[in-house]
Amino acid sequence: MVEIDRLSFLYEHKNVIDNLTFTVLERDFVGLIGPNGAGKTTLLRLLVGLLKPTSGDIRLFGQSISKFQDWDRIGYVPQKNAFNPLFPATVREIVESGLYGRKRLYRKLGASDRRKIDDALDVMRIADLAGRRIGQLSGGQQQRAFLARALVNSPQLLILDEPTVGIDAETQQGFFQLIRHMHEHHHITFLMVSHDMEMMEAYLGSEPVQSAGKLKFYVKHTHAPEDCGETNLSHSIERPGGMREMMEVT
Ligand SMILES: Nc1ncnc2c1ncn2[C@@H]1O[C@H](COP(=O)(O)OP(=O)(O)OP(=O)(O)O)[C@@H](O)[C@H]1O
Repeated sequence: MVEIDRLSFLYEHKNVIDNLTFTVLERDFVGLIGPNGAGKTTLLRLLVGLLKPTSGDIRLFGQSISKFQDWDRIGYVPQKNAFNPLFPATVREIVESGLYGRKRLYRKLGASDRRKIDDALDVMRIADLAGRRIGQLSGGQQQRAFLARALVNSPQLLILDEPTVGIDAETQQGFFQLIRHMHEHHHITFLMVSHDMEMMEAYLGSEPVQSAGKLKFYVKHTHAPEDCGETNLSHSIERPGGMREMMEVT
């Protein structure tokens, strides 16, 4: 799903990513850990095309990132401090903006688009907050809104940058349960940066599968059952009971 091949990245003259090779398989859960300044956010920004490699290549779904267009297959939730809480958008508008894609700034929404937005709001249990300004919500509610935005296109790969920073322990636990459920039952592939070693170890084991500089990669591989035809969230949502199943864990 993601092949990182001898990737290097320099900010001005500072080498942040140095000759990194790493592969994410379909339905893996990859946890990325490292101290402040290790290059975690930089790596995620390279993977979603917001930064360009200095050298090396990234292949997404088998295609070089320089040609890759199919961004709907990837959901990205940036770090919380990447967002200005004074931005005057409602939760619904935030989720809706996930549908626009990279080229079209605005397009008229059809009934199926509205349904996708409603589904994503329901799955994250924030339908009642749809009309509220994002800046007026708690940290946990804001995270749910941004996760709903990332889910609105039923991505196959979710990339999350420290999704639980600033959230209380109980909400954090609920959030992990939810993404774990999405990984195990809805077959979404995850790449997540976190400082929460406890959660990482509980789900991904105590040994990193790879270290690169100060970055450590923890991985849980999942093997699809042979009869498994579903690979994304929309299939699960459309299936009767799928939504309820999703909500039971929140
Ligand atoms: N826009 C930028 N211009 C120059 N240097 C930058 C820029 N953004 C980040 N850096 C530097 O690149 C290095 C890696 O930063 P990055 O944000 O990727 O680290 P991180 O591992 O995500 O850290 P944290 O855990 O604090 O979020 C740091 O030394 C940082 O100062």
